[in-house]
Amino acid sequence: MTSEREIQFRNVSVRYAGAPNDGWVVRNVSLDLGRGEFVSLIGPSGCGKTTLLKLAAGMSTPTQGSVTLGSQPITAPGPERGVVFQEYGVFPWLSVRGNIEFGLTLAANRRDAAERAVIVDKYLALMGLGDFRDALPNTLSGGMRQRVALARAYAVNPEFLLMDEPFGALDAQTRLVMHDLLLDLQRQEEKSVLLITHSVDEALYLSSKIVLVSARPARITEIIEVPFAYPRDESVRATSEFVRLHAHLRARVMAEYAQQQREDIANTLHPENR
Ligand SMILES: Nc1ncnc2c1ncn2[C@@H]1O[C@H](COP(=O)(O)OP(=O)(O)OP(=O)(O)O)[C@@H](O)[C@H]1O
Repeated sequence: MTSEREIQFRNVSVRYAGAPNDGWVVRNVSLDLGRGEFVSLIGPSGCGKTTLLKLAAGMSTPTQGSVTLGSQPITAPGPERGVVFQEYGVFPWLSVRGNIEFGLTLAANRRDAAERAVIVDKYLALMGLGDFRDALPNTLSGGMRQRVALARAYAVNPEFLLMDEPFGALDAQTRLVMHDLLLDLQRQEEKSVLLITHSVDEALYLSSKIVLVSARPARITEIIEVPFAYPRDESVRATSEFVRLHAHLRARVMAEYAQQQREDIANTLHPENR
């Protein structure tokens, strides 16, 4: 296992029986997630972003093309790829501590009790959850639950972090705080990150690269190298380059969202043309 591995999508297409567009939800996507990159995918609801993330996670395989990790096809989940979803990211029956150490009790990343305690304490501190170590998730706020989900993903020290709208259910202010927390974590333990988001601000603030995804079937319409150096803080949002890129991205994204909405309405009114 080298530390320079990339996840590579090459000419990837995915077809699901019964899905619109004759079943094609992803069309000919080629994309690299390189070491230390922070790549955001942004595109309309239902366009196929989660499908792409699941391919990288090994939860499904492409109909055409290849998804590889260090030139090996990805065919199953693996400990080097941590996944964080918007919901269901934590086990409700386990305490905060139990959730964070969960992955460390599984065969792929097993650590003994003393090692687990050190790792859990480290992430309880980093995430500001020390006072809640014995709490059950349903007694926590949404932001705290997502911090637990992030801690659980980081605890097993994956090379890659695959996140599907991890902050989508949070209020706007909590979301901003989570952005800075994630940037802090990245500064301390850099991962290669694939993030799905609907937020232009979130993509611009966090990413090194933004991939614009079209209305279904998902195709890449533009890749933007984000020009802001890390570490970043709030002040970047006030720069003229941030404002310019935000307006550009917003216009592109809105056009694709409108297109997807037109197609979804047309498919509903005329299912025979799907
Ligand atoms: N297992 C499946 N079988 C059939 N169709 C599916 C399956 N999974 C997803 N789809 C369809 O594929 C399309 C893309 O779904 P996907 O979840 O990848 O979109 P998304 O861009 O992540 O959406 P959102 O932003 O709303 O989360 C949708 O039309 C969805 O209904």
